[in-house]
Amino acid sequence: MPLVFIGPMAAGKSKIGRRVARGLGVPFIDTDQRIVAQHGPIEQIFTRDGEERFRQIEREVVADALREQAVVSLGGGAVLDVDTQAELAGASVVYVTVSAAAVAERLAGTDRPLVAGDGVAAWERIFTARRPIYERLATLTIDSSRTPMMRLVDHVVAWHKEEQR
Ligand SMILES: Nc1ncnc2c1ncn2[C@@H]1O[C@H](COP(=O)(O)OP(=O)(O)O)[C@@H](O)[C@H]1O
Ligand SMILES: O=C(O)C1=C[C@@H](OP(=O)(O)O)[C@@H](O)[C@H](O)C1
Ligand SMILES: [Mg+2]
Repeated sequence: MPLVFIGPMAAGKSKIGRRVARGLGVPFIDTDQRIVAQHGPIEQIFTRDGEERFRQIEREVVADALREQAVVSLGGGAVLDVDTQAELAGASVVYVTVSAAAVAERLAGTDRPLVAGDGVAAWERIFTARRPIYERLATLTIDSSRTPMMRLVDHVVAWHKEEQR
């Protein structure tokens, strides 16, 4: 069963997940990277085919990734899929949260299509709608707003090792 990172856009799922995988000595999968490798840039999928198509592709990539023995970082909206929700129930799920204040500068110049229009306002709206899902699925919650990335990484690695004993 993989160790999975969930949470809102720009919380740090991809960056923290990659370093946790290195710390644990297991493979790392970023589902957005796989989507891009197979279908091209995410903005392009959104504008050319629409969000619904993106979610279909995402679901296929996520389903494959969750069968692997790896650390898996999902895109922020992947948990909207009910099959993904079912697969994550009972898994090791790290929820990375972040404040709107801290995320503001991380969104500057972002290519994430869902926040391309009105930045932090859109980010907050989307996060508020999804927060109950993140909270329900989480087995560990970390906040990246003020804590240096490597401290979070060390914490998750130690937690996971303890959990597996
Ligand atoms: N403490 C922190 N933990 C994780 N990421 C951070 C932190 N502080 C700043 N960042 C920055 O946040 C940005 C978003 O990270 P990313 O991993 O792409 O997020 P996500 O995959 O959740 O969308 C990166 O530019 C990263 O360097
Ligand atoms: O929250 C979302 O719906 C999305 C989050 C993005 O991933 P990150 O959470 O890694 O930024 C990416 O999958 C896509 O832009 C849609
Ligand atoms: Mg990411």
